[in-house]
Amino acid sequence: MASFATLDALAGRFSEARVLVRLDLNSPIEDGTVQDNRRFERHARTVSELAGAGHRVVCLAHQGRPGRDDFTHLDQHAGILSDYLDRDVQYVDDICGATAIDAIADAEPGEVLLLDNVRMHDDELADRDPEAHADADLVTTLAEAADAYVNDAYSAAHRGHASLVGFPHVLPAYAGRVMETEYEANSAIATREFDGQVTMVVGGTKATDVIQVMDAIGDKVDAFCLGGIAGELFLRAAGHPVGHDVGGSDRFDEQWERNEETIRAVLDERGDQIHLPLDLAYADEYEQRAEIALWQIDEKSTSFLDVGSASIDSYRDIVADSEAVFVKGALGVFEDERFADGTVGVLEAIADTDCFSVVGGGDTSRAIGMYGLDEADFSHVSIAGGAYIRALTGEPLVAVETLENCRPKTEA
Ligand SMILES: Nc1ncnc2c1ncn2[C@@H]1O[C@H](COP(=O)(O)OP(=O)(O)O)[C@@H](O)[C@H]1O
Ligand SMILES: O=C(OP(=O)(O)O)[C@H](O)COP(=O)(O)O
Repeated sequence: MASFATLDALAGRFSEARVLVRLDLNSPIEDGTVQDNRRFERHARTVSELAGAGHRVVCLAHQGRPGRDDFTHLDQHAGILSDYLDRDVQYVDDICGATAIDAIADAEPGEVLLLDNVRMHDDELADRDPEAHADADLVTTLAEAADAYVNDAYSAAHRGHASLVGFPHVLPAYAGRVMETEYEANSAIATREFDGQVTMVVGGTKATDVIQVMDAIGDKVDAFCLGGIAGELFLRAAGHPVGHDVGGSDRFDEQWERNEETIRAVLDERGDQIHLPLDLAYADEYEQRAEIALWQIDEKSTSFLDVGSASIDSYRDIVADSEAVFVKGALGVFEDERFADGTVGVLEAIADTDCFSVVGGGDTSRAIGMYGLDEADFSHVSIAGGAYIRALTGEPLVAVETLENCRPKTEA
């Protein structure tokens, strides 16, 4: 259990307050258009609860990083957020200047404002510790204009940026509903004791990340079911002629070089816990899905894009016997229907059981909506990437620690 104060405590202390709420609306941008995603819908619940209670809600968020194409203003974000609320979101083209401060002062009960991309202010990304961030202009100016601070940005909580760690030192600070639920579910592998089998489904393209997780939490997990790039790299370590770059791909060799030692050590130490694909799928000469058993592969000349049917059956059985399942990364290129069987098959198996389940990773969790699965059949579908990985390994998140350390005195 986290020891931060939540919106329940805020509700008992404030009415019609000016509440600064840090959201994580960081989203993919395609051709200049912000793509709607789970983050808007989830954060809308926190905003709606606060606005519905009559507070004046001032949202702070970031988009992209300076110097990158996705570093933009938040006017489109305000539009998408208001689609999920039963009220307008007023976009304020300022962060903590006179325009922002006046808008905050003028806000009526129940009104929702979204300030501009907080990373456009130099204080946000300055390399300072939380106490020094609390003294910076960005934080002191906005804190002066507000009564309370809510951090709902769990998916950015591994960042020690001003808007994430400065305010709890100068305002009564609370965790929003997204922060609360993400923290609870994603930390479960590190904090909960499960009676039965704990399984982790590992795949995707970011093999380096997931291999580090496997190395760190091997003691807590009974079975790892592998697919995606990590699956092939483990097969390569086990002596199979897969997991090499072919036909212009650049996903394997570099990650192999970086992780070979860890992969071999994990296989050596935890071979019994690790389930590798028994077969793999690829596009044949007619562009149809075809499968090949591992023992039939004698050279790597094909790009494999999914695990095969025998692997899926075996992973489904493992999931069915599990008390808890954590998913990080897709087992195949599920965006292409021909290669969705592995990812969808395992997700269906999880949905069919009543095990505790967490599905993480922005890309992987998209498969749930794409293939008509019901989010309600999973204990939690995370909207976090980097923060989810850190939570799985039990690594602290600096913004969560700050909320816990700065718990408002009256709620201590
Ligand atoms: N064999 C594979 N070859 C190429 N891409 C793969 C393969 N298996 C899975 N993927 C890709 O992995 C992506 C999801 O993994 P990743 O980006 O690491 O995770 P996250 O869900 O954390 O964003 C999917 O978009 C899927 O297409
Ligand atoms: O989208 C985010 O993280 P994620 O890509 O790990 O899910 C957060 O908004 C953090 O963004 P950052 O990685 O630019 O600090």
